[in-house]
Amino acid sequence: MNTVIEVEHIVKNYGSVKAVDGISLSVNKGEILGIIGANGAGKSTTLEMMMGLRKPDSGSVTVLGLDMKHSADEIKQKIGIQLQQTSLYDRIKVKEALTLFSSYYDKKRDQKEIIQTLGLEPYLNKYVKNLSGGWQQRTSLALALVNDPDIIFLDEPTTGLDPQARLELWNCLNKYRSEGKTLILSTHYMDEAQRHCDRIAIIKKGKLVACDVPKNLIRSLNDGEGSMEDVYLQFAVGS
Ligand SMILES: Nc1ncnc2c1ncn2[C@@H]1O[C@H](COP(=O)(O)OP(=O)(O)OP(=O)(O)O)[C@@H](O)[C@H]1O
Repeated sequence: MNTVIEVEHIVKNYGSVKAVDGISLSVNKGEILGIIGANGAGKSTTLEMMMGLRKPDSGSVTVLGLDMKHSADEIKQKIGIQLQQTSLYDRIKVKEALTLFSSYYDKKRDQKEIIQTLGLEPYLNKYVKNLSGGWQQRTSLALALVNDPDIIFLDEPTTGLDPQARLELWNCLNKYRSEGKTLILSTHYMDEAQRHCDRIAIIKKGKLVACDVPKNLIRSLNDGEGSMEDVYLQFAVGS
């Protein structure tokens, strides 16, 4: 199995807050890796260090064989990033945002294809800030795809979406996964983690407490059966 990301003992402190406390983890090509954990557990900070948006205080991140410390610019050309709600592109229209983001990259995916796959045609001339949450999320997914990335990072991509919008977004994510792309995402929805993620990493107070396929996580519960919610309650909650 091809490893596309290798994270070794990364640490990030914000003053006296230990946001990430020595996480090591590897990500395989073509998998969907879900990251779960309580509010403030360190999911976003971990993702941000994997994307090269934050520098670890110590430890290393290797993406597609490149060391983040020395090759961040090269890595950024090969990854796609969908952040939690951002106001960065609120004041521009969907089409303008696509053109702007695309201009940042050497490699470009066919914009018409992205627009068609995500059903964005009717919204191209609308301001991003005026779209519903579901369409804003699709727009930000489209922006994460403009450079046809090998790896797509998504920070809580389905938060706040209604069940149908969540399902539709997952259909899109699964389509890109079936192209061989690797997806790494954080989520608070245990049902979708169980259903769609190949492996799930559980972070508690800045540490990785488990990382495995959902079936094995469920098997490892005290009574050997249950759901991802039970896994969450056993691994991610408490002191
Ligand atoms: N820029 C920052 N400055 C100071 N503290 C921060 C900063 N970003 C995050 N933190 C703190 O670091 C810890 C981890 O935060 P992080 O956002 O990584 O958690 P999370 O698991 O993504 O949480 P959530 O599920 O609420 O998004 C928290 O205690 C948070 O308050």
